[in-house]
Amino acid sequence: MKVFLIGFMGSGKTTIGKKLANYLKYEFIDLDKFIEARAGMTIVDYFAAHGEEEFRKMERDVLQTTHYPDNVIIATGGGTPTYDDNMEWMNENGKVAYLSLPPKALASRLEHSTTDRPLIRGLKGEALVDFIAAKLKEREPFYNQSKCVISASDLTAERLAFYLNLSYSG
Ligand SMILES: Nc1ncnc2c1ncn2[C@@H]1O[C@H](COP(=O)(O)OP(=O)(O)OP(=O)(O)O)[C@@H](O)[C@H]1O
Ligand SMILES: O=C(O)C1=C[C@@H](O)[C@@H](O)[C@H](O)C1
Ligand SMILES: [Mg+2]
Repeated sequence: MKVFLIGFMGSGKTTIGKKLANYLKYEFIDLDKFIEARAGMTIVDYFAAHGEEEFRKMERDVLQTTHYPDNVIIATGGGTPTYDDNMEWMNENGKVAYLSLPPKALASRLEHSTTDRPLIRGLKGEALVDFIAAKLKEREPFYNQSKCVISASDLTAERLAFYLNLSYSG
């Protein structure tokens, strides 16, 4: 079983993904970390050196060619579902959960960690909220292709497992 967690930066894919993996006794993979390992540099440096289009090509390649363990939770990047056939590929290869949160809540989670996220670097306050609102509008048609849309506020691993119809099988 593969579970792909999708959603905007700050929706908590990495945070809840680790908890869900721990709860179900699954492996946990953070796609951003795999990309950094493949690139041999941080995502910030990769964006600066090669630009977003090259990043998206590599992200697609890492997503679709990684050899995943049998039972695994995969925290994707915020933009992963929006490129090429990634959303279709995830729907065909596992369960996909969209962790949904409104722009203001996302902004307050991200306010103090914008430097390691190239798309929102340097943004704060109203400018950050406005950027998130516009980007989210662009991305939601992709995110909503998930069969499982879940509010990410106060989400627990137990509830996420329940929504995904998964339980610890020993
Ligand atoms: N349930 C939660 N309640 C409050 N804050 C949270 C919650 N989940 C995550 N956060 C905080 O929000 C920030 C972003 O979380 P996280 O890195 O898990 O998001 P992400 O979806 O993986 O983002 P990215 O797409 O950039 O990798 C972190 O500072 C984290 O501590
Ligand atoms: O939302 C996005 O486009 C991104 C989110 C992060 O997870 C990283 O994948 C990268 O910073 C791009
Ligand atoms: Mg993450």
